[in-house]
Amino acid sequence: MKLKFTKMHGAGNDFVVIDATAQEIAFTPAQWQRLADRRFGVGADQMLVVEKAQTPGIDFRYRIYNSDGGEVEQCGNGARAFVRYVTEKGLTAKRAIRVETLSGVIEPRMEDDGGITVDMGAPVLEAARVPFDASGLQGQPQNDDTLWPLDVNGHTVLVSAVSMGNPHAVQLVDDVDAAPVLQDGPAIEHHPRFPKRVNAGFMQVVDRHAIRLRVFERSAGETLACGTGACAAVVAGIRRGLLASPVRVGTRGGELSIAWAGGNAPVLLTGPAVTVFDGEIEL
Ligand SMILES: N[C@@H](CCC[C@H](N)C(=O)O)C(=O)O
Repeated sequence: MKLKFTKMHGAGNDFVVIDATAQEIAFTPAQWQRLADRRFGVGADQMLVVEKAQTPGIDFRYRIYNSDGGEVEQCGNGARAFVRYVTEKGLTAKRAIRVETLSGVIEPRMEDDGGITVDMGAPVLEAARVPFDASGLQGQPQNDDTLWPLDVNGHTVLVSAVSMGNPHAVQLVDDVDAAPVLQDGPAIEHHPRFPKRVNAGFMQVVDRHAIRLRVFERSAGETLACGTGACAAVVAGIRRGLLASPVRVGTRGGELSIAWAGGNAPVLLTGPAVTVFDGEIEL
């Protein structure tokens, strides 16, 4: 079959976006992998599928596939690309839409200045089940019961376990450029502590309103930016008393902005969403 698609990105986290509002899309993992392949396909970190909503009061359903072909719960940068897509393709005239995802409803809106903000819902912080002694871990604040010690490649790292619908393990580093993202990222992703695997975030605090972040994404490897990873990192930093909302998040692909009032307040993610080209591929 010939498949029409749109290539998009949000701060360099790139997507193949497909309109399934008028046709059913049911690809095998191998077909998703082919689409995502940067040599034999279009190339993408994630594939995003726009579907009609299943629930009254909701505008669309949004499905997300990682580059390995597995469906996942949430994607923050993808949510902004989603809004730009449905707006540019004339699928809605609304500026604020309600979108159902595998992990619940999110509410993205197009701002007057062309930026897109997504209400990602409240974070879920997972408390460590086993008390631990962090006294040997220099410079690590201990006022957060969501910190987990993990043995990774022969050393211990402390991660905050934060769900933004999808799972994240965020650690503090002194310098993101020197952080062992490619060495420790896969080991954290597959750590037995996380049965559904996890996105591994490496956060450098610049000041109370700015961080630098790299994320080794579950099933996609290191991406140039991760929207839910940015939300999780800022939530973890605020919880640990290191950050105050709003926070600018510098990634290798661009800048995101995160606001969170704490507790059960929703996390607001703002950033760019860019259409690169429209295309067609034989699958
Ligand atoms: N890039 C995304 C997250 C995509 C899903 C993630 N790899 C997972 O498996 O949970 C974002 O911008 O949030």
